[in-house]
Amino acid sequence: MHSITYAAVGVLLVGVYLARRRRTASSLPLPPGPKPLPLIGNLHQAPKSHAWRKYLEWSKAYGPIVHVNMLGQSVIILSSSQVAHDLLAKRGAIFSDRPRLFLATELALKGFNLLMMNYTDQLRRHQKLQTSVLNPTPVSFYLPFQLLESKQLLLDLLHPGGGNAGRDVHGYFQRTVASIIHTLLYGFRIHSENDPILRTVIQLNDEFSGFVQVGAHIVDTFPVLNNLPAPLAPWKAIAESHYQRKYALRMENFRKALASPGWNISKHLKRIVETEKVEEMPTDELAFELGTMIDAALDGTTDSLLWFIVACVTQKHRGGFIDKAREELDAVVGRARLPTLDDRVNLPYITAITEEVYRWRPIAPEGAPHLNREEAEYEGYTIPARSVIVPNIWAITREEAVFGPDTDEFIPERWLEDDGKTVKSLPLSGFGFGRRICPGRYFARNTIWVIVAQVLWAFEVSPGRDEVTGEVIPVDDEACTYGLVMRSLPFKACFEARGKWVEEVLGDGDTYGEDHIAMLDKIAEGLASAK
Ligand code: HEM
Repeated sequence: MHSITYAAVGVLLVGVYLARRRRTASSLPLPPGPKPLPLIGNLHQAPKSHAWRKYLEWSKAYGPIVHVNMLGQSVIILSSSQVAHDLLAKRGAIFSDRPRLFLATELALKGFNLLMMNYTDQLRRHQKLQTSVLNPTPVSFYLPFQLLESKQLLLDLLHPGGGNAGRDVHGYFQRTVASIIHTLLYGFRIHSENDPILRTVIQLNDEFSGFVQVGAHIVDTFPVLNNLPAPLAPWKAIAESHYQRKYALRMENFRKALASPGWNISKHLKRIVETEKVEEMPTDELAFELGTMIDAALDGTTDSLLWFIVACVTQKHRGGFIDKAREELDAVVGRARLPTLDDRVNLPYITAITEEVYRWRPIAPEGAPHLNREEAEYEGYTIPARSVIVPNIWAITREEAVFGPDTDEFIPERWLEDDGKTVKSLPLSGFGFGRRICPGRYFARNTIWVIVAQVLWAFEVSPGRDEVTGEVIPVDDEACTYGLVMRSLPFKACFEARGKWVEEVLGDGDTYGEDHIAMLDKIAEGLASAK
């Protein structure tokens, strides 16, 4: 590099450092952490990928609250449920903003920054809309769609195309979840895993998941770079293209939903905005509200289900959890009908399996970052104002003091009391914390419970086989993507009906002849009667 360039970089580093350097009123020390270097702090130690693994190491070395300095920017990593609860929930008034991640916040979401928005009146308006359709009562009316699409999933798995060596499983589960949410939110079902709307959502989600990574993008570290002209700032074009495609998809789906016959969540929320006059909400902002729900619901729910299948094909020899689940299902449900949500109280082992999925493979292992708007003191340490707060869910779900030994193993029993019937109320973290806790958690839990129970009721699940040699293709239970969301890498699995009764109960054909519009109108009736 030319000496002038070195000098320019040096000046830039000093400038950024001075602008961000810690200014606290407190005389208390910062939380412990790896030793920083002058100016750059811990930048050189920032993990490039799968950061949650490094954060777990740091928590073992320095404790449940770790401070790292990224060029003067404080990052606080929380690695126990107690600490996360104390700060993010109990002190939610201070700890509920989001950091300004340029690529995601400023460029890819522009004014419609719902997931990454600070905790403002505008966000509270959106939360009000979300809870009006995602709280336990409205969610209880959505069950017919979870059952319908779960049945379609079982039919698809029963008659897979392309022989019996197994197929990549991602598409089956993506279609299922996508169809549930697109029907409820927009009034149309998704018939195929190759549906162009579904493929676009998945592509946009994958891009966005990569944008929301603390420390991964140079423009987040040096926001000043955003002033560079477009050819020198390639992320601008990437984010602009992301935004344009997202905008077009969301507006088109919203338009379709309003034009579609029957009730749907788009119409429901539009009516609330118009009649309750909470405050003006432009149409595109409302369309982005619906799109945010679609994105969050698709990734979180599908990826949890995929990890459940990974557990089925990799862990069953260790804990024998599938056999135990079957015993419970056969005793309570029998073989003449599918399990449904009404069976939940009598099927604690199935609930323990779903809890263990959220713990074993939390789909957002680094959580979604929070930010504290004011300086705070905690356990003898100071947390500087505007620190980036990373809830290290990966470490939190591995706390042996809370979950018992062998936390890397899939052991549903850890969720049951000694009587084997009562589900323990252990601290939950997979859905986030405090005022930013996932508003879709009741809906997601119902969807996942129904599908897990029905898949276990219907199938022997085993790893896929090589089509030529017939040899089993082992599945790596740690192979995953890196981003906001941790998704299993593609893998093959075989689903064989457990017996003749499965086909008898499921019947022939498919479910696409069902009158889903009449079913949606029933939801409207249910909601009206629940008022
Ligand atoms: C198993 C499935 C799911 C998991 C594990 C999950 C997890 C999460 C997590 C960890 C957060 C961040 C919380 C925080 O900042 O502390 C979040 C936020 C969010 N989730 Fe979920 N989620 C799931 C399903 C859903 C569903 C089904 C919906 C909607 C229908 C949804 C809508 C949202 C929204 C809108 C936010 C943003 C909340 C905010 O920033 O204030 N999620 N979710």
